[in-house]
Amino acid sequence: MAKSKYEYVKEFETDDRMLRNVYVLVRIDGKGFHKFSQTHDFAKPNDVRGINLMNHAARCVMNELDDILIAFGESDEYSFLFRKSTDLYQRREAKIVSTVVSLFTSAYVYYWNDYFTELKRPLYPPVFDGRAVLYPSEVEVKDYFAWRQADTHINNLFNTSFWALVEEGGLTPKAAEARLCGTDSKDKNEMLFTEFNTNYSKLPAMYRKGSVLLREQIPKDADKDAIIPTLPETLPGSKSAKVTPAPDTTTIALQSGPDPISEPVSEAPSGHTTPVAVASPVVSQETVMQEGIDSNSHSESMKRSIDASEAEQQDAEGEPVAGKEAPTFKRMKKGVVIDHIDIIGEKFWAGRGAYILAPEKKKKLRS
Ligand SMILES: Nc1nc2c(ncn2[C@@H]2O[C@H](COP(=O)(O)OP(=O)(O)OP(=O)(O)O)[C@@H](O)[C@H]2O)c(=O)[nH]1
Ligand SMILES: [Mg+2]
Repeated sequence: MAKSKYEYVKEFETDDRMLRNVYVLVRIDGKGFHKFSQTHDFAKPNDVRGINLMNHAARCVMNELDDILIAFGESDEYSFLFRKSTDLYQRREAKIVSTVVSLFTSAYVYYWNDYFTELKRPLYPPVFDGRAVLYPSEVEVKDYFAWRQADTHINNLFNTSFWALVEEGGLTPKAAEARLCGTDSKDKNEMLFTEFNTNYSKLPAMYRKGSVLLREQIPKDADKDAIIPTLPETLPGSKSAKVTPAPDTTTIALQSGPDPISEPVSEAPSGHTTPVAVASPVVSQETVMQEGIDSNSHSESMKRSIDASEAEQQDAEGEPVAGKEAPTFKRMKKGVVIDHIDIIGEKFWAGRGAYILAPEKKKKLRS
């Protein structure tokens, strides 16, 4: 067929196919969410509705794009890691990034009212930007996710302390900022404990650790797009972190624990607040203290998917479960689960995250 005389304009398009055989990381971030969260009266420092909505939108992206191995979300951002051999859109950067951003944003608006039930739709259209970064090896991938989770920890501890000083302590925002200036994480933990009777390490993991989306087994009858249930400990007014009676200093030291994340002595907020949540019928449970930002949690679907021999020995919290009905894979399917666990350190990458960095089968690449 003869080409039209206009067709030459196509030659102006650039080839933006990304390097092969490296990890592709796409990060999206809300534009002006400082204002967006204020306009929509988000709870401070964490709004569970906003976090669940972010998680729902991210799960839509993972359900649509099979090559995403893991996603991590905090505040108004989400990171998606594509497998090294992905051939999605022939690895064209603009196509991949714009698809992720577009799907995430439309899902955010589409599911808005399921979380912000009193408001039919957002008061104005939210905007997210996106970028792709290439990482050559497992080392950078692990460090990338460690970086984002460390950021979650630092920002959430700062924001929790800041809003405690303002809302419970009656300080002006300026005075609260001055009070926190030059403090490290131990100082903030101690201040929350002694002045506000709050044990930071007992605050919902969803706020402290961000949200991790993994590909795991979920019950066969689970709706992969189900509305994410609100974790009881995240309900407004939940007193899960409040401590009674007032502790002595030895207890504080023990409960605050060493901070695994190396932070600057004087922390400055980078402007972020936080997020986290669940896949279909997933319930997070805190368990082992690990690596400073502490515990590990397991989803319900994860617990159901451990094989029978493992299940006989221990359940997700390390308790013997002899006598419990052994789960079968017949009733399970591959799905996306949302959890709030430590992804800093080898424990995650050698355990639930092992599939992410496992060597891929050689696949013929398109020429
Ligand atoms: N109150 C509240 N605010 C939130 C929550 N999640 C995110 N935010 C707000 O969103 C901001 C996200 O940080 P940034 O991405 O650095 O700020 P931004 O205004 O989006 O700026 P740009 O990304 O540069 O456009 C935080 O600083 C908070 O103000 C939440 O759960 N509650
Ligand atoms: Mg932003």
